[in-house]
Amino acid sequence: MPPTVESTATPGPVPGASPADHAGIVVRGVARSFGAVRALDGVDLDARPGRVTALIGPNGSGKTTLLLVLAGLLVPDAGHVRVGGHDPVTDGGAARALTGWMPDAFGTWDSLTAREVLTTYAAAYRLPRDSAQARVAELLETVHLAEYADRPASVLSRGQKQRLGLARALVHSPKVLLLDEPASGLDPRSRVDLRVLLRSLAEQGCTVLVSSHVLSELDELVDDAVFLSRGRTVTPQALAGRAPAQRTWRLRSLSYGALTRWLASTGSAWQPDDDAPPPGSPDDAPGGVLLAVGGDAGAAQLVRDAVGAGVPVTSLAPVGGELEQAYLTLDEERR
Ligand SMILES: Nc1ncnc2c1ncn2[C@@H]1O[C@H](COP(=O)(O)OP(=O)(O)OP(=O)(O)O)[C@@H](O)[C@H]1O
Repeated sequence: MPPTVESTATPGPVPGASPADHAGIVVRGVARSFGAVRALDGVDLDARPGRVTALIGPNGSGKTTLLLVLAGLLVPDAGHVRVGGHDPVTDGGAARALTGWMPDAFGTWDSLTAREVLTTYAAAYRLPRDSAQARVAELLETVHLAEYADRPASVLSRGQKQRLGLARALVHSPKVLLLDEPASGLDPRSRVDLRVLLRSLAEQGCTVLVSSHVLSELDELVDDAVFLSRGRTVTPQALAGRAPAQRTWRLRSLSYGALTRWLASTGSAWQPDDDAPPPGSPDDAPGGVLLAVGGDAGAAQLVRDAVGAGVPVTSLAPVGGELEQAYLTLDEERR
């Protein structure tokens, strides 16, 4: 099912609303500046228990700043924040006790083993010693680091350190999970494992908020998506019910030669697809092109015209998933 989008048109309770709105994450009108830079400039967000919510935005749009505020590591200048019903500023201990936080880069103590790193965090969360050992062993299995349990963290690769960071965030079985670029550095199998794990945590009632630039993967994982642009929550055109004027589609044909000759005759702008046949290939070699099409009606017309002109069309599909297309319609650029 495609993710749904937090719309600024339905911001929910106003700032100052009851902290008991719901047991997930509630953010209303949050602002935070660093000197003259307004990193957060009025963010509204709901991430609900049992759902995986994506936090998406260009570089510098405020994702990490918002996650730091939610983790209780940064005090907002203004706004209303609740994590599991607690204010991370005034009720930080209670909020942190139920929050798991995975930063984008997880620093470890290199002289400790992976098991010792997790045991240290378990002690910090006051897990009883016996259950802590069992929990740590379980998590090392979950993130496929059992083999490295008793080796110093310094030997772990970047992806393995990421997985240790994930285990660290889960050590106290948090009800709310904040993950900043968790897939960064992970190999494809670990990314699949991560997706399965996050989905299963959500099914157990956890609130999962995850920031990532890997939109193709988020498409398959998330239930809801919140877009940030220049520190503000925005609703991208493509997901707000207003079709973007143009989006990129991939048109494939049994004969790349016939396809490109026909496009040239219509004066259309296009570019070769990744696996278009190299120059000098036989005329009937299959291949595809990328081109901008105005909405579904434009796509239907394109297929009619191409087939009518005798082009052996095999497929026409939008490029990228729904989140990627939505992201590309964001007005503001990265900063
Ligand atoms: N400690 C800081 N001091 C000064 N400016 C900061 C600080 N932290 C963040 N900023 C600025 O705030 C803005 C938002 O940064 P933030 O790291 O939250 O963005 P982001 O969306 O996480 O970006 P990226 O996708 O690159 O990780 C940026 O313009 C950044 O330069």
